[in-house]
Amino acid sequence: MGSVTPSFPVLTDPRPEDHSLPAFMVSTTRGFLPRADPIVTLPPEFSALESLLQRMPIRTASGEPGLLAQGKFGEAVETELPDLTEEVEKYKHDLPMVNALYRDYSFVASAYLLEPCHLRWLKGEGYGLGRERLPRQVARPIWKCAEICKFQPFMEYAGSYALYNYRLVDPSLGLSDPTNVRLIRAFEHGLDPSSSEAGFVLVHIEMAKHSGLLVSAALDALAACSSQPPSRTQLNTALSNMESALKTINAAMETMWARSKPMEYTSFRTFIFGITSQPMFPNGVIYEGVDEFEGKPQRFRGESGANDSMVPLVDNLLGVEMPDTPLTAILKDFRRYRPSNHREFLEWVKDAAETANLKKWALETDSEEGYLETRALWLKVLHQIRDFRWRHWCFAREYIIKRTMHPTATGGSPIVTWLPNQLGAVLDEMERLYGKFGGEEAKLGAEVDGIMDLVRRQRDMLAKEVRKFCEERGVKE
Ligand code: HEM
Repeated sequence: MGSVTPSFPVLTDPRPEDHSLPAFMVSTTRGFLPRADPIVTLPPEFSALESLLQRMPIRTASGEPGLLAQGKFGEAVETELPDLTEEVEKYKHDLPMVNALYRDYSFVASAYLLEPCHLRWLKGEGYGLGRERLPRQVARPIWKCAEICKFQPFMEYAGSYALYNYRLVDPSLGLSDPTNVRLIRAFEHGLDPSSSEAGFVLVHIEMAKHSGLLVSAALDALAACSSQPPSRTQLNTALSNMESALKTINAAMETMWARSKPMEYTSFRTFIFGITSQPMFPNGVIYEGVDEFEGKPQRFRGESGANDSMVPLVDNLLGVEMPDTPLTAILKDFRRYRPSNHREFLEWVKDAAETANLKKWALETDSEEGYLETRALWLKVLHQIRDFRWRHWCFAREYIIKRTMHPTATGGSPIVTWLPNQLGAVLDEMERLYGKFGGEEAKLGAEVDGIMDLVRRQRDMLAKEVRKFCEERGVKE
């Protein structure tokens, strides 16, 4: 064991009124959600942007077809939208407001670049090519917002599409009732809360709502290990809390099947692709008028739950070993697309767990009372991460792989092999640890033995499925 220094400033009060702080800062209450509910209404200077966004979706709030349905969005952006970069600059001290502007410009940018792909996809012709140039009235303000908020100048999962894209029908009810939550922006039918697009996004938010519990449990586990003397009782309580938080999060994830239909996903998905590792953008995209890019084409990953921080938090805390493969390099690259405070927190957790030797002390000490319970709880927490990643693989299979041969996911990872890379790593880690503890002889209880039986069966199943999909698509495993 070692000591955990320096500590990370996790907020216990998210200070929702404080606009001098970034919208996203980790807290024990709201976890990875923004400190305050997202800003919905833009300042009046941005009325042209607001007007475009309201008319943009395939089905607008009134139910009428919008500009994307008519293939007229690009033209509207080119003719109606002034360059409001200087107006953005005026709000640089109001970080949540700039975050809202970032969200809104990122919707415009993605809709503009991918509109031609959507139109071709509707005709059954595949995606073809996207637009190669982002006009200056979009490129400059999105770049400015991203610079101020420290995002990439392209749609991100937390800062834009998912976690900064909800509003409450009755603010006094908060997020407690899922029927109280609506999207602010949408591409397709998402302004209708019963649509698959809304369901897809809202389930992410419903899960992240519980992430404060995970953050607290992780901090408690680190504190247990670094206290003098270290406290195994406290560690076991923290692991048990982490397990129950993950169960709640996984239960929310399971509602995806009902709230977002597998056969409807591939249509709104067109708009959330990125501009790297995608055949629609072989040459990247030129951001017109952004001097810092010197006219060179830019490439950014698309929004993806891979930028959510809940699973990486547990991976980092428990030191889950990932294989040294190009696929794991993609996992690492995804880190760039998180709010900077999330990124720094995740790195701190990893360093703190390593410095404090958390894994070694927790799992290799067999002289302290409660060590068997620690081992069982550790495996049960991993079991929840396995459960998340297995369900997630089932999502990828049912929502994507069975419906399209497109080779890459929205974030630019290879669709058939990437998710199994991490799922396989968790299954391997569980097998390795269980074997090290002595397998069934370790007396970790019938529940753990049952979990490990499932792990072995799932590993076989996963290997067979991946092999089959790779053969069908001519992909190298
Ligand atoms: C219909 C539902 C979903 C589908 C089809 C889906 C699809 C995908 C795909 C294809 C990837 C690969 C990365 C990339 O985009 O290039 C991915 C990654 C990921 N997604 Fe999702 N996703 C879904 C729901 C969710 C939800 C609700 C969450 C909750 C936060 C989530 C969290 C993640 C995470 C953490 C990763 C990285 C996986 C890992 O580390 O092993 N996804 N998703």
